[in-house]
Amino acid sequence: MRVHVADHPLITHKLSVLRDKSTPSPTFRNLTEELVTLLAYEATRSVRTVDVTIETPVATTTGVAIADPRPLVVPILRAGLGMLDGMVKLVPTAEVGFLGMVRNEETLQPDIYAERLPDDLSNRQTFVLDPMLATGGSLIAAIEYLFDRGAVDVTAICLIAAPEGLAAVEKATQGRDVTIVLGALDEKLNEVGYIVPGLGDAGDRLYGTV
Ligand SMILES: O=P(O)(O)OC[C@H]1O[C@H](OP(=O)(O)OP(=O)(O)O)[C@H](O)[C@@H]1O
Ligand SMILES: O=c1cc[nH]c(=O)[nH]1
Ligand SMILES: [Mg+2]
Repeated sequence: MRVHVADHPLITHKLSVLRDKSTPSPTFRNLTEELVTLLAYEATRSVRTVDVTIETPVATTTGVAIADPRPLVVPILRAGLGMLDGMVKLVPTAEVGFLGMVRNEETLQPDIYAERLPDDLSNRQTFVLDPMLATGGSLIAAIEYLFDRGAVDVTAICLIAAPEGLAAVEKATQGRDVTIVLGALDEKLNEVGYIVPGLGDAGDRLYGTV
C-alpha cells in the first residue's frame, strides 16, 4: 500500500479552519471541496492516459487524454458526497458511482446501505472519497467491495486519518494495488473511535446535523 500525506501550507491552513469547531457548515463545505481538489492533484498522478495528436495554432504536437475505461469516482455517503464536486472539477470525464455506508457507533462496524456502481469494474481505476479514515472499517469494506467487482486499483482520498485505521487498511489489503492520499495523519483514535484531534463527525459538520 502506498501512502501519501500532504505536506503543503495551503492544505494545512485549510485543514486548520476545517478542524475549528466554530467553522459553520457552509464554510466547511467550501473548504472540503477545495481540499479535495488539492489532494486530487497527487491522487491522480498515475491516472492512465493515451497519446493524442493535437493542432495548436502554431504546430502539430502530441498531448495526452484520459484513457478508456474512464476512471470511476466513488464517494462514500454521506460525508464523501461533500468531496465529489471538488474531484470532478479536476477530472470532469470520470464516471461517478455511489456507496452508502454508515458506521454503527456502538460496535464501530460499517454497514453498506446503498450501492449504485457499474456491475463490472474490470480494468477500472477507482478513486474513493471519504473525509475520515478512523478505525478503517468503512474504507476496508469499500475497497473489498470494489476489488470484488473487478477494479484493478483503488486510490482513496481522505482528509484526515488515524494511524490505527491506516495500519488496519494496510493489513487488510495486502497484495492489492491500494494508494491512500491524506491531508493529515493525526495522533490517535479516542475511546469512542473518533480521530484525535480530528474535526468531529464530518457528515454532521458538512450537513449541519448537530
Ligand atoms: O474508519 P471508520 O471507523 O469506519 O469511520 C469512518 C467513517 O465514519 C464516517 O461516516 P459515518 O458512519 O459517520 O456516516 P456519515 O457519513 O453518514 O456521517 C466517515 O465518513 C467514514 O465513512
Ligand atoms: O473522527 C471521526 C471518526 C469517524 N467519523 C467521523 O466523521 N469522524
Ligand atoms: Mg458521520
